[in-house]
Amino acid sequence: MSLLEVHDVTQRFGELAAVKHVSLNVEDGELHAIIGPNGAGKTTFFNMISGFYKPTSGRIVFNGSDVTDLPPHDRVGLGMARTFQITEVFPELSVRDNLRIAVEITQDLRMKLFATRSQAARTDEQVDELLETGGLTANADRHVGELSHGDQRSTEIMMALALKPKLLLLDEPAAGMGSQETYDTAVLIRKLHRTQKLTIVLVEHDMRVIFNLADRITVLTEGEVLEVGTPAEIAASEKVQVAYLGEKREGA
Ligand SMILES: Nc1ncnc2c1ncn2[C@@H]1O[C@H](COP(=O)(O)OP(=O)(O)OP(=O)(O)O)[C@@H](O)[C@H]1O
Repeated sequence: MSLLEVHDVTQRFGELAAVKHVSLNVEDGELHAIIGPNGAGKTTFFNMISGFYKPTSGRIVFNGSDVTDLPPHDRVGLGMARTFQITEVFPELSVRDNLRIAVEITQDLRMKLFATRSQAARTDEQVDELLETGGLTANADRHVGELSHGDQRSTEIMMALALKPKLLLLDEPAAGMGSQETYDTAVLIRKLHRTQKLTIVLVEHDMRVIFNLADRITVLTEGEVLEVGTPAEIAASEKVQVAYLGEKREGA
């Protein structure tokens, strides 16, 4: 059984079919990237996986449960966490406080007036671990809004990780970043994938990130699957070169 099974999903917006009969399997521990030219349907497809859009037809099965009709927060409860193209953090709070909020949500402590001393200690420990893993310890007490774009994205990724997901969905993690920040973000994603054996699905425009990180890649064009394969298979695919990389080269 794959961790994520997408069966023949279609998403219509009125007359337009943004995603047409797309299927995808993501295995436990896999890092699967979704690429494609502008307007290919990547974001729409991603929104169906995370529950922001309900497919017009087709089914989505996560960890053995049919989640097609579940809203995003119920999918989070089953172990799916996502980040957004535009970083979603509380910019006026410190990195530590952002992470604390995420950890407390997971521990279901936000609604309780008092945490016991051992609960508070466990929260502190988890926050420290997340800071360490995300390379954020030195900036722990700074407001997130003051940090570099890359560190803000790391904070957001670590907030998603605080939810202890089985599947992490990353929507263009390198969007709007310079080369060094893109590299740092890719290193963090690789670390989470390799050391924590996290299953990751990511949509990304930056080909360096994709080809360095992905175990397998799905290429979408005009709402349909053009090709699925390893980075080497995708790089060698003539269809992909014409539809996507060819377009990139011309535009470069
Ligand atoms: N909410 C919506 N209502 C109507 N049309 C939409 C909606 N969202 C997306 N579309 C259309 O669906 C198609 C696919 O869009 P989508 O954003 O999924 O592509 P994408 O591959 O993510 O593109 P990009 O790389 O530019 O972000 C486009 O033609 C887009 O205009």
